[in-house]
Amino acid sequence: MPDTPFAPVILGNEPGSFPHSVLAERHPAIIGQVRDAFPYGPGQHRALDELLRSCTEGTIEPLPADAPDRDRWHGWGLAGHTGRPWFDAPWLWSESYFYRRLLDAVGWFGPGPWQGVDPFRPFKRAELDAPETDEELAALDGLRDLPEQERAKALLHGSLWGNRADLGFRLSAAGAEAREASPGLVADDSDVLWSLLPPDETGTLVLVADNAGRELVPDLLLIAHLLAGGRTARAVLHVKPYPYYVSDATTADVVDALRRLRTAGGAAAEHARVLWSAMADGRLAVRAHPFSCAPLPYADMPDDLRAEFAAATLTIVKGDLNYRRLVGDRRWPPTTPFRRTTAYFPGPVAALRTLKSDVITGLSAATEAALVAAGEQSWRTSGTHALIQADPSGQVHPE
Ligand SMILES: O=P(O)(O)OC[C@H]1O[C@](O)(CO)[C@@H](O)[C@@H]1O
Repeated sequence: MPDTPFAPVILGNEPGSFPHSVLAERHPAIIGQVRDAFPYGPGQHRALDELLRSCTEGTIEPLPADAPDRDRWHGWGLAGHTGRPWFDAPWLWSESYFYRRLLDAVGWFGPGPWQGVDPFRPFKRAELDAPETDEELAALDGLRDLPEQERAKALLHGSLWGNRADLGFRLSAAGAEAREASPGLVADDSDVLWSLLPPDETGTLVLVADNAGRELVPDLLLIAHLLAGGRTARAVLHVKPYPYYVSDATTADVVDALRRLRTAGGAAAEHARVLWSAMADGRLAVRAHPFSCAPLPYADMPDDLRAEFAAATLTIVKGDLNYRRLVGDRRWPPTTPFRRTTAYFPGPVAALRTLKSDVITGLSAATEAALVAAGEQSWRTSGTHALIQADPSGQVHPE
């Protein structure tokens, strides 16, 4: 983002700040939860102890010599951060590396019997199986008789507010789920978004997913609606190649969600049928690109991913972390135009996000003033507010 070098990158080293609390409190809590959830052996317990020590009072250490992705992480800056306290690296970098190391500790990368066992799966499954999910799926039947535009809006908002269902976030934001969502959006470019999805049965939608369970389910419902109504001919769902940020969706979570929809009956099962057959004939594809777990902003994306986004009619980027990566994890003045921060993006892009970290762009001065007056700074991180932002051009914008 060469034209805006003044917005500083967010670090985790300011005691009392939100990023600091994530590194100092949430990460240790996650280690505790994972440890409790599985009958791990002594080697895994030792490795978890070591990670706990390292991430709270130690420094960033290199990956094991036989790590399959060692070169990739070097390309993502590991050598430059090795030996530094976790708190002094860019927050985005430290968080991502924490999850990478957690997977090492539990044996995800193998070889061995724990290879590929998702340490977050029990939490994700519990959410998918929760009665709230039944209620949300049953409510779908009530949308059947609505005019298309209203149904589309309801499904878009379902996908947007589904982003509140984020397990890592709830760990340190006690009562987050119970807290009232603020009905007004802090930014709403939904007209632009819909204009990029005309019902002409052409085009490719890329949806960069965020969380599994109660976020992925409404994401899939939205995709089903867009495919069935001809607002897109094809869809590509980007998920994570490995478990990440507790509840981020992997391919296994897509399968779980689709099976959940299929067995729910009613309108949910109808949507499942649309998705199932779209997967079978290639109109819906799932991708798990390594860069989806990179500790870097999308401005640094590799050429193959850039080409994929460039070819899409629209890329919808879900959630808080993807937003941070889309606009850059920086202390932007909140009125910085969204489109200025996404000027590098190779195609039309939209963000659907509930606000769960300090980064924000694209607010009007009046909106920012009202938020500050009403809620001090908690509106930024409490998940009560949401936004729909869109940049239709996919080209560099003149200032
Ligand atoms: O699931 P989401 O919406 O990406 O939110 C996860 C957010 O939680 C955090 O881990 C802490 O807020 C952020 O790093 C991240 O932006």
